[in-house]
Amino acid sequence: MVPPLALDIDGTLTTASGRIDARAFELLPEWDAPVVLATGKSFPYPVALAHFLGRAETVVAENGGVVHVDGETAVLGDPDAPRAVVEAFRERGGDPGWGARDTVNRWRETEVALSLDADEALLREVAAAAGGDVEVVDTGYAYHVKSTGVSKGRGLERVGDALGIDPGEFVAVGDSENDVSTFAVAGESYAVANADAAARDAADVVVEESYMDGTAGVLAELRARGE
Ligand SMILES: O=C(O)COP(=O)(O)O
Ligand SMILES: [Mg+2]
Repeated sequence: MVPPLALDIDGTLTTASGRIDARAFELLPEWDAPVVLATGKSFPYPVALAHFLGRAETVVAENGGVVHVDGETAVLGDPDAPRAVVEAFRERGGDPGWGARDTVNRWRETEVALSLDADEALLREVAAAAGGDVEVVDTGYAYHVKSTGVSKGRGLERVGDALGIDPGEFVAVGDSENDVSTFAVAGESYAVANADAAARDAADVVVEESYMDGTAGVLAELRARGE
């Protein structure tokens, strides 16, 4: 028996250069328990990854703003305040940093992501002025302006409810501050070696290897334990 998994994507299933590591396509299709892809990416990305892994589309997208499980989609985040923050950021001269053809946000339903090249200080100032309903999360891949009320961890609880799995049965692997809430909800949590300080502090274990090397090591250990 292997445990159900809650897996971050960027920094966790990827290589250092941001590609999905080929081992994801070896290890995850055969994983004999639910696998939740819990990501800051917009909704279509984890759906597509689950699809091409041949797995059920069980995803927590947009940092918990959208949850899809058992064929049902729940849109939990409210995009209005994040969009207003980014509008105000633009009015103050800020540039989200993706250029004219922004596919990062094109299908994003509940939040707005900005490039790490964007002016972080200005973004945080504008977001703080908008009040407590909006927060800025730095995943190491983008700044996300999101509703404070949603998180990957709350999304995982919702998935657990739908699948009849106690969230404490999940094993989580991640690399950044947007995984802290997942780590709090999962029964066991691992940060890969490239993880940021928030994820390292929140994880039960910080593994020695980075990116998918670290994740593959965790999965091998879980499989060996289950045999
Ligand atoms: O989209 C991002 O900024 C990060 O995505 P992740 O949560 O899968 O690491
Ligand atoms: Mg990540």
